[in-house]
Amino acid sequence: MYIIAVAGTGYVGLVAGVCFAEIGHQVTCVDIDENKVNLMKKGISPIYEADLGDLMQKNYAAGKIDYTTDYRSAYKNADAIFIGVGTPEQSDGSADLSYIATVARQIAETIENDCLVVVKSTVPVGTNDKVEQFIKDFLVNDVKVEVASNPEFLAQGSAVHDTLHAARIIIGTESKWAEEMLMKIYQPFNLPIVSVNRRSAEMIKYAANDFLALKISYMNDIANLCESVGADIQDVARGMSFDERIGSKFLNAGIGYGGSCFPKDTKALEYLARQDGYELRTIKAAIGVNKDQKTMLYKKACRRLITFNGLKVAVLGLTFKPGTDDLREAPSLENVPLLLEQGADIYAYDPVGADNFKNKYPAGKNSRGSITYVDKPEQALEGANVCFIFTEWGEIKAVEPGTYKEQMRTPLVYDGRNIYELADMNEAWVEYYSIGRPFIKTSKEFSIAISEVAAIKC
Ligand SMILES: NC(=O)c1ccc[n+]([C@@H]2O[C@H](COP(=O)([O-])OP(=O)(O)OC[C@H]3O[C@@H](n4cnc5c(N)ncnc54)[C@H](O)[C@@H]3O)[C@@H](O)[C@H]2O)c1
Ligand SMILES: O=c1ccn([C@@H]2O[C@H](COP(=O)(O)OP(=O)(O)O[C@H]3O[C@H](CO)[C@@H](O)[C@H](O)[C@H]3O)[C@@H](O)[C@H]2O)c(=O)[nH]1
Repeated sequence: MYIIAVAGTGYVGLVAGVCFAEIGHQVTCVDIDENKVNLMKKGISPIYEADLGDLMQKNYAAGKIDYTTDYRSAYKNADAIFIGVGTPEQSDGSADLSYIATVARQIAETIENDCLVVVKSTVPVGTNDKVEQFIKDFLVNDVKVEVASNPEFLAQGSAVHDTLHAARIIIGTESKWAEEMLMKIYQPFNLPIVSVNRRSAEMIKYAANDFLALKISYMNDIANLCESVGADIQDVARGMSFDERIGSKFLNAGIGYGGSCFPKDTKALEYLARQDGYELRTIKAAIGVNKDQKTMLYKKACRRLITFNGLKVAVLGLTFKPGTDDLREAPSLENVPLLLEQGADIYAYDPVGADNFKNKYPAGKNSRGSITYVDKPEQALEGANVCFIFTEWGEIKAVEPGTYKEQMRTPLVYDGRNIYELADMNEAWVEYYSIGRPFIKTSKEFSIAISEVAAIKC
């Protein structure tokens, strides 16, 4: 059992802290946000993550985890301090390392024992060399301190499961002491451990994330070509997936990748390469494709409708993916303002993300349009002229094709997640546009009727 402190209780820090407690370590989680700390002490998770609340309550009741804003008490006698604070994107694409630097300084000024500092946050290659030097420069007491890299690979929505059943744990160290200690900390997880040097560990994180982002952008690129040549990306992806060298995961074409990681980590690696005089052409291409993909459906709808002014627009799904209330880089954030500027009256549904969205776009009049939040997809669809699907929540996938025809005034559906079979929507008399699939025209008379209603509303 080790005494562990964790700096930052976001998706990475809190989940790591709780899982360390669960496998037997003594953990104190530190955050600067007092509201968060008060919530956590009551056993309430400040983030929406499956299973997290239960594990927090269980381990807090057992005295294996505590939460505090007082970093001094948490750091001074810790065997290891894990850093999980944010490294957000700056306007030039580089990673903002100021949160890491603050924690490093706090550690240097408080530790009273030998201590291993472990950086879980995603940081540019070479950062941890500087973090170690920085801590040593500011060290107050005569203790041994070393920095290790231990990048995190959990995905939001399945963070606890991904931590307890990780495909691998990457540890990047520069000494036997650090390597052995991290091995012992992780031993109870009983998971494969890949031990490399510090810079390689930092690079593994970016290379893995950017590879996945590249895979998605590649599929989106092919999807767009499929549309113009009359192929179906769903069938193409299925055909590709049988090849074990390609695999079946992350082949879903859609409205572009979002979230707190892929967009920022692609830009950060591209920036890092540029600083070094190297042009990372593959990642640049992935970033470019993703940028265009986010508004692809909106542009398609603009060509069909001319304007959204005065139209009732149903928006199904606001978060960047299902299973989370996180809106960071969500396609909804790109498209909703465009619709509002055009004067659309939006009726938005999301099972968990609506409250966060309301903070950015309060209900009521907004720009030239308006936004209303509803509790059920059917309420958003009632009397709507157009529907956009941005997130593939189970509750949205459960809407039957026939419901669009029944509820909407003009059943025009733009699906950014390809959740329906073309034939089912066609049979239900829905004019259905998706990503990378041929558009099946419903009967001519029906199509004209929709144009007329849309034209009248415009
Ligand atoms: N979110 C993910 O799914 C994920 C997965 C893998 C890696 N990462 C990486 O992990 C890092 C953290 O991401 P996140 O999404 O968990 O961040 P987050 O923004 O959700 O949480 C960061 C937390 O750190 C706290 N904090 C800031 N300064 C602090 C300080 N001095 N002391 C203590 N706490 C402080 C903030 O109040 C906040 O609660 C980033 O580098 C990210 O790229 C994220
Ligand atoms: O086939 C796919 C798979 C995903 N996505 C999109 O890609 C984004 C990211 O999805 P996902 O990877 O499931 O979520 P994250 O929580 O952002 O997790 C990623 O980013 C984390 C932060 O670095 C890493 O730890 C994880 O391993 C990595 O999967 C989302 O917008 C998805 O809609 C697609 O468009 N098509």
